[in-house]
Amino acid sequence: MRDLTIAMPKGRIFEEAVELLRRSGYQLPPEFEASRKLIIEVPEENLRFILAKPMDVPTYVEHGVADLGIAGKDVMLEEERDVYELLDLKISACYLAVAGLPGARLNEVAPKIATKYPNVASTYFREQGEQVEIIKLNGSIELAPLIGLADRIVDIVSTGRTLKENGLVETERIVEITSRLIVNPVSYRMKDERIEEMVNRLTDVIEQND
Ligand SMILES: Nc1ncnc2c1ncn2[C@@H]1O[C@H](COP(=O)(O)OP(=O)(O)OP(=O)(O)O)[C@@H](O)[C@H]1O
Ligand SMILES: O=P(O)(O)OC[C@H]1O[C@H](OP(=O)(O)OP(=O)(O)O)[C@H](O)[C@@H]1O
Repeated sequence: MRDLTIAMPKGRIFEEAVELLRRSGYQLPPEFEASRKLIIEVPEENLRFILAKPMDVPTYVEHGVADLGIAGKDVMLEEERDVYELLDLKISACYLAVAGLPGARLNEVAPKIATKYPNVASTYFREQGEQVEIIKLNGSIELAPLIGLADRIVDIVSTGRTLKENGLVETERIVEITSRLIVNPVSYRMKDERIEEMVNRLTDVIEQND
């Protein structure tokens, strides 16, 4: 049986993704989560996992060094990589939203928008017919309006706690996010049977969850 290489996102999606794979019948060793290794071989399952930054997962899959990957829809929209989306895994749900300080003036000319998602934000405001200046940040996005770096932000909201505790309010909801199973187009052709099997097994578990 041919090996499959799967690019896994380190961080908050990881545990849910591992649980989903285990429930789909893949025997992943207990040390899987605890390890600091970036390549984990699971020969019993003919699987190899690489552990990447969430934003980089589609890059590994596009270049074919991973056959499959798990990536948030936010990452897919931002990165626009040449990969296929096979399945909505329905894990790590959150959404992208616009937020700002309450009562902030909305009629400013070219307001500044701080975000980790410059492509998603540019597309969104272009579609709204609004001219904005995008400021790319790598984290702590909610800080930007508080300190005067930006007028508004585009960021992930999950519980809403970060916005609330920083006195920010959501003004527009852009898109709902869940994690996706993605595939390299060549792998999809060459390893179709194994990939189809994984998709079927995952689909059964996802449907049970619904
Ligand atoms: N509350 C949340 N905040 C951010 N991302 C979330 C949240 N809930 C689910 N997600 C999903 O998790 C992914 C981000 O995971 P994580 O926060 O571990 O990575 P990261 O933001 O790249 O982390 P890092 O701080 O290491 O840069 C997102 O792409 C999104 O799909
Ligand atoms: O609605 P909530 O449940 O509060 O979650 C949303 C927050 O979580 C994420 O930040 P993260 O913890 O990844 O830190 P970061 O700012 O360093 O990206 C995201 O960027 C928001 O700030």
